[in-house]
Amino acid sequence: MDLKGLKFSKMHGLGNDYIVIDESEGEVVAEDEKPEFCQNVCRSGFSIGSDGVIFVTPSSSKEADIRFRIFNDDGTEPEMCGNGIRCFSKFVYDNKIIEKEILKVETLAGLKTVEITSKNGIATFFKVDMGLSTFKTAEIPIKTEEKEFLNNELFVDGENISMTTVSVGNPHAVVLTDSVDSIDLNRFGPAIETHEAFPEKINAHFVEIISKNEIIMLTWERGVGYTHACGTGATSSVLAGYKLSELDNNVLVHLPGGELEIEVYEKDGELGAFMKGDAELVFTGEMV
Ligand SMILES: N[C@H](CCC[C@H](N)C(=O)O)C(=O)O
Repeated sequence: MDLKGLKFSKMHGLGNDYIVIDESEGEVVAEDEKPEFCQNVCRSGFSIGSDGVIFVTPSSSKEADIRFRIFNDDGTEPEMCGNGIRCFSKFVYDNKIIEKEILKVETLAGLKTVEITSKNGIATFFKVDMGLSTFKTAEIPIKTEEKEFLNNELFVDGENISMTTVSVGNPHAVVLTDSVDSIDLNRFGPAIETHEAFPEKINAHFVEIISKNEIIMLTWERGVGYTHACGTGATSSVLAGYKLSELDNNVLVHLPGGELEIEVYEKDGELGAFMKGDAELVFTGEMV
């Protein structure tokens, strides 16, 4: 795979970083080479280094302005990424690919609406409608007789762990804890991520409730491992807490890389959420 001359932008949302490739005017990386390409360029020490890769591509949907694709650093393509869609939206706005303050984005998790706040033509803050979630176990998916998995126990690496599973397009397991400092993330993160109960694996989050409007959380991401932040994970953790009546609908989420604000809403008997936060451009580059 000849990468010479390939242009990219390196961006992050709360330290959850992505390499952004502009394919809005045509394919840059061949479809069948994308997984291996992503594994290669995400390798820190040997290449650019990143949690994943984002591709900006045209949308065939009449409802959408543009299409968002994301790959984890293991080369898998998940349905959605909260920090990533903020980076993506900033890239699309700042580079005048779509000059709109309200962006309609096609994703594998459906159409997402992004409200962009800008200053002097540069996007600085984003309010993303993450859409409706589901707690139905068949839709997570998780192998269980339960219809929903709400603070139910799963036997994980020799211990019974209570967790709540929810999908916001991608799957999440939320474990409430008295103290995130007590969590052995490197043990229970991968043990939950790859547990046989989750046929598509799962993102794992450990959440300490400070108040009904504030939490601290740690994340172990499906297909990546530890990240400084997870936008869909923060959204899922608040939705799980709200579902369990442990949280109100407006919650400040403290992640190792920074803060996100999550606002839960109810629609058609389901729970949805807005995610609010920033995104940064660190550098642009070209492969040699
Ligand atoms: N690793 C996740 C995708 C990235 C999610 C995360 N970076 C975010 O900000 O939502 C998965 O396989 O579902």
